[in-house]
Amino acid sequence: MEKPILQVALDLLELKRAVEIASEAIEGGVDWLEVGTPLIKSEGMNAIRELKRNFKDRKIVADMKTIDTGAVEVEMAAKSGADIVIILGLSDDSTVAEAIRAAKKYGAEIMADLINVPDPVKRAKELEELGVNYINVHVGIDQQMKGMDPLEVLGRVVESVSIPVAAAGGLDAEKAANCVALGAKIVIVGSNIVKSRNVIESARRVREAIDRAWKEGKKFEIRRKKLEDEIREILMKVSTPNVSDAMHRAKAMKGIYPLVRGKKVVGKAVTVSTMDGDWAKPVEAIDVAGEGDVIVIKVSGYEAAVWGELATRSCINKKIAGVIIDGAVRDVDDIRALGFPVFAAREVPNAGEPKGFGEINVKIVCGGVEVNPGDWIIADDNGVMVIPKERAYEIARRALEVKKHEDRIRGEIEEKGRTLAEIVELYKWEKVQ
Ligand SMILES: O=C([C@H](O)CO)[C@H](O)[C@H](O)COP(=O)(O)O
Repeated sequence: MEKPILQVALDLLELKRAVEIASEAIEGGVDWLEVGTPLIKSEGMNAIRELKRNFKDRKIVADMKTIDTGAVEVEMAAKSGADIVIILGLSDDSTVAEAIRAAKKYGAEIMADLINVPDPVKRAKELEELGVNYINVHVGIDQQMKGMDPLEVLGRVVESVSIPVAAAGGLDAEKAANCVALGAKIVIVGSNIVKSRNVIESARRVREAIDRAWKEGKKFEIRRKKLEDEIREILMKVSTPNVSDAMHRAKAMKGIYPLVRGKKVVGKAVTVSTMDGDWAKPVEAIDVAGEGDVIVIKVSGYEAAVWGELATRSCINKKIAGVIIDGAVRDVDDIRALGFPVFAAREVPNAGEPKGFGEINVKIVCGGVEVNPGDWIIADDNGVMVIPKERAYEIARRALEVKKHEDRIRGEIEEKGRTLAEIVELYKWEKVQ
């Protein structure tokens, strides 16, 4: 039995960087080089040519994601140097047949990608019968952000066909090893190698993990955390700018500032709506909130404080993650000394009366941003971002991708002395007028 193949998906926009990263990935133990769809869309067939020219001893896989005109697209890729062309399993059988004919004519092979296929096992069998050379069990990047995983269906596909099966979609070293345990012969890794600051090391980690799984006949094991813990863990790793970018540059709360600098807050919102100076509901919210929650308060004015030192001390006792107030706060020196993260719009010495107007856990608009009970709050020195609870996992994952992308660029700036414009080819991507 042969060792599993490690294929790196060069999902970049810049060809020069792709060549550089490919060579680092090879040093880390990668076998095959995939010219990713974004790279093909950005640079055309030239990307395939360049990679073939630079890495003659490697199989070049062109992720064309062909869904129509199978012959033309496979011919283009194969003539440019692709050894394997990826087409979509969703394509009509006639497109698959045409792709296979063209591949045979130009000495290439076909890998069929099962992304979005409603019945992957059934389609994998059909594709094998049609004559494709490889099946790729693939969960796309947008699908990964919703929590989908190729491991869910991989084992059943492997059992249903006799051609080699590849696996792709958000794989890291641990998941890659699980893919091998489930019978994948090719493991495709993109982001976790390509966006890494140390490509050689990341590729090596995956290489070692899959080789170990193959040698030791590793059993498949899954360790999935509770969704809420996973969201919190991811959000603790990212910043509010990462989250804003992940939400298409969504706006932060306006006019709300940290009393204590250098603190990060992550948690689910317990919302409060109250009148200017009426601190009853804000303080009662401390009893409603659980460990790790964030109290978010909308006040109708900014003249009298609804929050102060004693409320802050109660929050610390209950292990509440932080407090955000679109209103006034007092005892700021004590709060600073306690080091508890309070974000507020204004600082005043005077408090109001606990009259008990307002409500807890209702929809509010805080700092100009809508907050519903249970929405996720992330706050740091840059500001306060609100993530709607329905999209919390997805946004957290996307923010992590933003961070990984930036880490890689940061590395190129620091270690290779490049400028940001140079790295991302900024001029090329300016909007054409
Ligand atoms: O095919 C891919 C995706 O559709 C973008 O073109 C990726 O190459 C594939 O998903 C592997 O990348 P990661 O999911 O980042 O490991």
